[in-house]
Amino acid sequence: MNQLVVETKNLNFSYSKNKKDIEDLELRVPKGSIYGFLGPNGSGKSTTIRLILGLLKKNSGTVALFGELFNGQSRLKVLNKVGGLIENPSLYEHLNAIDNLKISANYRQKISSSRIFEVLEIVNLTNAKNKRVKEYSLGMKQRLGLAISLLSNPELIILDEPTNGLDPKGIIEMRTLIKDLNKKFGTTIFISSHLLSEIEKTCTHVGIIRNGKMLYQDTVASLKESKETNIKFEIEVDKPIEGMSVLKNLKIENISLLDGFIQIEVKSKNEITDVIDVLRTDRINIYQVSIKNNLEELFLSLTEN
Ligand SMILES: Nc1ncnc2c1ncn2[C@@H]1O[C@H](COP(=O)(O)OP(=O)(O)OP(=O)(O)O)[C@@H](O)[C@H]1O
Repeated sequence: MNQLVVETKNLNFSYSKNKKDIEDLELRVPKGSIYGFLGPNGSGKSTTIRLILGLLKKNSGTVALFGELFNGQSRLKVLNKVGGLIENPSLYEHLNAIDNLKISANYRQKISSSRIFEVLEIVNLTNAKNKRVKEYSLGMKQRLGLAISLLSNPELIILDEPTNGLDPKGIIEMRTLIKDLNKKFGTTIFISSHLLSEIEKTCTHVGIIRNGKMLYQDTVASLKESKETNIKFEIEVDKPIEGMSVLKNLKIENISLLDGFIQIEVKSKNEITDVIDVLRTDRINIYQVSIKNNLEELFLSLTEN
């Protein structure tokens, strides 16, 4: 999984002069992954997707798709390998699924009529293929939108909040479909979402964005591990060596000195107070305490409630 299907470097973008909407974004989507792009509302997910697809012009930085820098020359070639569902699909409501697919197939090159029936099967709409789209549920419309983007057999599919507005049954169907596409056809899938639980259930990789900046990027397995591990923090004091020997009494397992800063790992936030109390009792001055890996607050902003 070392090949990157999407890679951005130092990507910057602003809608207006006085605010950076995307800042130095380094996105890395491995081939064959289901990559969850997670962030609260307004964090910059849709903007990033538009930048990746060349629908917005970046201020600086690079975007590479399938290892090729995305520019005027490579744009069409590269976009042929990408399918997307980035807004509610525009469908002809008075027509059935087959006719909607035929119209979309006509806009593209070399799509066989058998492919229309294949994609209907993939998204589980074969039984509803003759029904008019206006009789479809939102979930069925989303799946038809996905079927349209599958017509050209894309290697990468980009889905912007694909489960938004769906009922629980629709959410499960979309989740299953995404996993199947990835497993059966090896399609790399990039999904944006504001829900951590959704990403944890569906994705192999995750990137967390807030205020246009990437805060965390790794596998979902590592993310789960990070959530459970201890809190790492560092303290700046006036007398670090004395500080270290005083703290030995607290029997903290992970403690070290780095560049004059005391590095500590504890199991709960309360232990930070204990550390401060012990140092102050011994008249050691504390200049700053900074938490290094606390994802807790970040996760809270990404949960349903
Ligand atoms: N067309 C626009 N003009 C000006 N500012 C915009 C525009 N679209 C988005 N923004 C701003 O850019 C920032 C990122 O928005 P964006 O829509 O990319 O976030 P998002 O993570 O996709 O959120 P949501 O899930 O709510 O769509 C926000 O501050 C938003 O207000």
